[in-house]
Amino acid sequence: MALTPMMQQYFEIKEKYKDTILFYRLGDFYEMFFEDAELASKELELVLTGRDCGLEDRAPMCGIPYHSARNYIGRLVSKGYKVAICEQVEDPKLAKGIVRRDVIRVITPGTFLDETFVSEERNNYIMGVFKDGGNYGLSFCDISTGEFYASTVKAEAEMLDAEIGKFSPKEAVASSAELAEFIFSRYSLLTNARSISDESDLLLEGRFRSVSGGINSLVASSCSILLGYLEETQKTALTNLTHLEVYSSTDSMAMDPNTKRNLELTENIVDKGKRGSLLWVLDDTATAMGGRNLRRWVEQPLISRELIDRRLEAVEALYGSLDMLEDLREALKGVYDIERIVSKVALKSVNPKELLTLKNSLGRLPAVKDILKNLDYGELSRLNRKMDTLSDIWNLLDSSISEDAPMTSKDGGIIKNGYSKDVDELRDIRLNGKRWIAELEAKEREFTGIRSLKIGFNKVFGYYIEISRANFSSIPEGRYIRKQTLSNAERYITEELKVMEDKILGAEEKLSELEYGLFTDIRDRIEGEIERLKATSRCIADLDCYQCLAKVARDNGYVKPVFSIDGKMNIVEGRHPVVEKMMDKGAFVSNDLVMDSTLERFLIITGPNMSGKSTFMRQSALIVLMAQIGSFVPAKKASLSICDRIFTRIGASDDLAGGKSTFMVEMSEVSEILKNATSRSLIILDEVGRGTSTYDGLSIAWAVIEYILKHIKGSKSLFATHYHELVALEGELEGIRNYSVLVREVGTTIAFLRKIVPGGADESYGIEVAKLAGIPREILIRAKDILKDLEKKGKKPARAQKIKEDPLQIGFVDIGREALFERIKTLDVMSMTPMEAMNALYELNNDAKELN
Ligand SMILES: Nc1ncnc2c1ncn2[C@@H]1O[C@H](COP(=O)(O)OP(=O)(O)OP(=O)(O)O)[C@@H](O)[C@H]1O
Repeated sequence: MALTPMMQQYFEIKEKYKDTILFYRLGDFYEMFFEDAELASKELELVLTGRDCGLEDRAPMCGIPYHSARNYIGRLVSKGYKVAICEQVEDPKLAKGIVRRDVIRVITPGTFLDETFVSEERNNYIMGVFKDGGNYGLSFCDISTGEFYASTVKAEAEMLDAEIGKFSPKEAVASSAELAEFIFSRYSLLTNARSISDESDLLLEGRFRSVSGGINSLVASSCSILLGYLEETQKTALTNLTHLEVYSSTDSMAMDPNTKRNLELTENIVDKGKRGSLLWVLDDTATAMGGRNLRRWVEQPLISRELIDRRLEAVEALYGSLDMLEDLREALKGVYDIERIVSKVALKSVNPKELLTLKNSLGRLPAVKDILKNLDYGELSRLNRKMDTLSDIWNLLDSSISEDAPMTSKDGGIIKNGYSKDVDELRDIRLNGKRWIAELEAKEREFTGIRSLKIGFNKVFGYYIEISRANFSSIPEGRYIRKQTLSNAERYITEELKVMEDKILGAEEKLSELEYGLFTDIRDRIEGEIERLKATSRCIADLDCYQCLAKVARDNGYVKPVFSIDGKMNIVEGRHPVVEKMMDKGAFVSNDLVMDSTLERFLIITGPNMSGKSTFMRQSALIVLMAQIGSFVPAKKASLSICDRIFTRIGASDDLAGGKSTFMVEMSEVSEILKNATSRSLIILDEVGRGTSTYDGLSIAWAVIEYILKHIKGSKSLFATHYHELVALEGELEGIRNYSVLVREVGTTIAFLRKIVPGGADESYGIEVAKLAGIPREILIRAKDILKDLEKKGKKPARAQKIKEDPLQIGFVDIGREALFERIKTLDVMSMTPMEAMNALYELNNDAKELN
C-alpha cells in the first residue's frame, strides 16, 4: 500500500518541522496527524478521529476550525510547545495535482505575539546563548517590541543566573546540544540547539541600523544564533529589529534570583501575582510602553551615580509641579502601545484599526512636547529634544485611514474619502447603484401595486425581486424572469437588474482590492519610518516612568534620596513601601537606619518573633534599591551610598525537588553571598543558622559574622537573629552595632511597638508569641516550666543586656493637630526655594491628613 499524495506531502513537510506540532491546513480546518494529533487531542481536549492515509491503519487525526485557531495555538504555546502553521501557498485553481503547501510561520513561546496571551505589561524575550571557554555571549530579543540586547558574562552559574534574571526569557537558543541541555535543566526553558553557521557575521552585518556598545565575537555569535532562529521561524525580514544595544552586565545591579524573590520586586512570594510587590506600589504608568520600561528599571537598578541622578532630577522636576504632572498624565493616557503596533507593521500583521490607533496616539505627541517645554532642563530637555512629534506620519495616516477603519484588511472600508480618486469613483458607482436599486424597488411597487414587493440580495443569486405567494395574481405577465421558488414567495430578476448588479459587484470587488493595495502601501511607508517611531516610543516610555515615579512619590509622601560619598547611610523615618501600603494610612511605624562602611557596618538586630525585624531589613534594602531605580523613597530623609549588589538570605526556601534540605539551601545561599559580596554590597541575613541545632547554628552565625567583618571590608550587613548571645560581639569586633525591636509587656502578653532602638534585646518572648498564635494553654505552661528548668541548670546561655529605656518615652507619640500647626509656624517659607516650600507644605499636609 502507498501513502496518498496528501499524506506524502504532509510527511515531507513534517520531516522539516519535527520538533513542532504541525497545523496542516485543509479547507476551513487545521488538521493534526499521528503523534501530533494524539498530543494535541490530550492537551486541547479534542476528539481524536482518523483519516485514510493509504496505509492499512487510518492516521490518527484531530482538527480545529481555522477561525478559532488563535485560542488553541495560544494554549499550546503557553504550555511550551512550538506550533508550525502550514498553509496552501498556491491558488488551488492553478494547482497541478495536489495544492502546494508550506509552513508560513513557526509560533514558539519566545516569539508569540498574540495579545490575549502575551501581557502588555511585560516583555516577551527569547534568548541566544553562546559559550566559548570561560565566557558566555548572551542576547535577548523581544520581537513584539523590536528590542534587542546583548552582553558578555563570565561562565559562572551565578553570573548567568543574574543576567538571565534581568530578562526572564520564555525560550532559548543555544550554540550546542550540551549547552541547550544545561540551559534547559537550570532554567526549565524550552531551549533549541543550533550550531553556529559560517555566515554568522554576514547575518549580523547590515542587519541593525544602529549599534550601541562594542560587538565582540561572543556577542556576535549569540546574536547570530538568535537571529538565525528568528528568521527561520518567523519567515519575515523582521525589519523592526533596527537597534542592537550591547550593554555591560556591570551597568546595573546584579541581583540573584533569591534576592529578586525575597524582596518581592515584581511579584509576591505567595501567589506570584503583582499585588504586594514593589512594582505594584511603583507602577502608576499611563502607557503600556512605560509599564514595561518601569518593570525593566525595577529589575535592573542602576549603579552609576550620574545616571541615577539624571533620573532623580527628572522625577523631581515633575514632582515639583502638580499641574504639569497631571497634564502630562492626561496627555500620555491617550498614547497607545506604539512600540507593539510598529512591530506589527514590520511583521505585516497590523490591521487598519491599529493604524488608526497609531494615528490617534501620535496625535497626542504635540501636547506632550508642549508640557515638556515648560520643564526644560536636564533629562527632560534631552527627552524633549529627542522626541519627534512624527507629524508627517500623522498626516499620512490622517489623510488616508478612515475614522471607522475595520479590524480586517481585506474587506474594504479602510481608506478615507478624498485620499484616492479611484476609490472615490468606485464608491460613487456603488452608491449610485444602490440608489438605483432603491428607486427600482419603489418603481416596481407602484407599477404592480404590490406593497410588499422588495429587492433583496444574497451571495448565490445576487440581487432579486421577491414577491410573496398572496400577491402572485398581481404579477404582470412577462415582466420578470423567475429565478427561485420559496415556500411562501417567489424570487425574480430582470435584465436591467442583472446589468446593474454586475456594475455594483464589480465596483465592490475592485474597491476592496484597491483599498487593500493602498493599505499595504501605507503600511510599507510606515515601515520605512520604524527607527523614528521607535526612538519616540523610547522617549515616551522614559517620560512615562518619570511622571509615574513623581506621582507615586507625591501620593505616598516619599522624598528624594541623596548619595553620600563616604559610604555613610542615614535613613530617617524609613518605611516599608509595600507593607505601609497594605495597612491603614499612618499605621506603619517608621524606623531610622544609620550605617557606614567602618565602625557601624554590621547591625545585629534582635527582638521577639513577629516584632518587625524582617520588615525593617527588607525596607532598608528596598529603599536602597528604589533610590538606584531613580525613585524617591519612603522616608523623611535619606542619605544613601550606592550599592553594587544586594544579597539576601531570608526565610526557608526549600529546594526539595532539587534534592536539598532547608538547611542545605540556607548554607549554599550563604556561601554564594560570601563568595560574591564586595566592599560596596549590602547584605541582608535573616536568622542564619536557625536551620540546624541551636549550638551548631549559633556557631555558624558567629563565624559568618566574623568572616564578613574580616574579609568583605566596607560591605554593609543587617543580621536578624534570635541568638541573643551574638549581641556580646558588639565591642569585641569592630563594626558591629546592636539594635533591637521594642515590645511592651502588658500583663501576661505583649504588645508590638515596631520601634528599632540601639541595644540588644533581652527576651525572646517566643512563648508569648506562641500564645498570640493560639497554642493550647497546657503547652504554654509546660514550655515555661521547661524554660525555667533550663535556665536553672545553666543550659540557656547568659542573657543579653536589658534595655534601660522605657518604650513609651522613645518617640512614638502622635504629634497631634496642635503640634502640627506649631510646625507650620516654624516653616521659614521666605528662605526656601519655591520647590522646597512646596515640598515642605506637601509633607505637612500629608501628616495632617494622617491625623484626621
Ligand atoms: N514598622 C512596622 N509597622 C507596622 N507594622 C509592622 C512593622 N514591621 C512589621 N510589622 C508587621 O509585623 C509583621 C511581622 O513582621 P516581621 O515578619 O518583620 O517580624 P520578624 O521580627 O521578622 O518575625 P520572625 O522573627 O518571627 O521572623 C509584619 O507582617 C507586619 O504586618
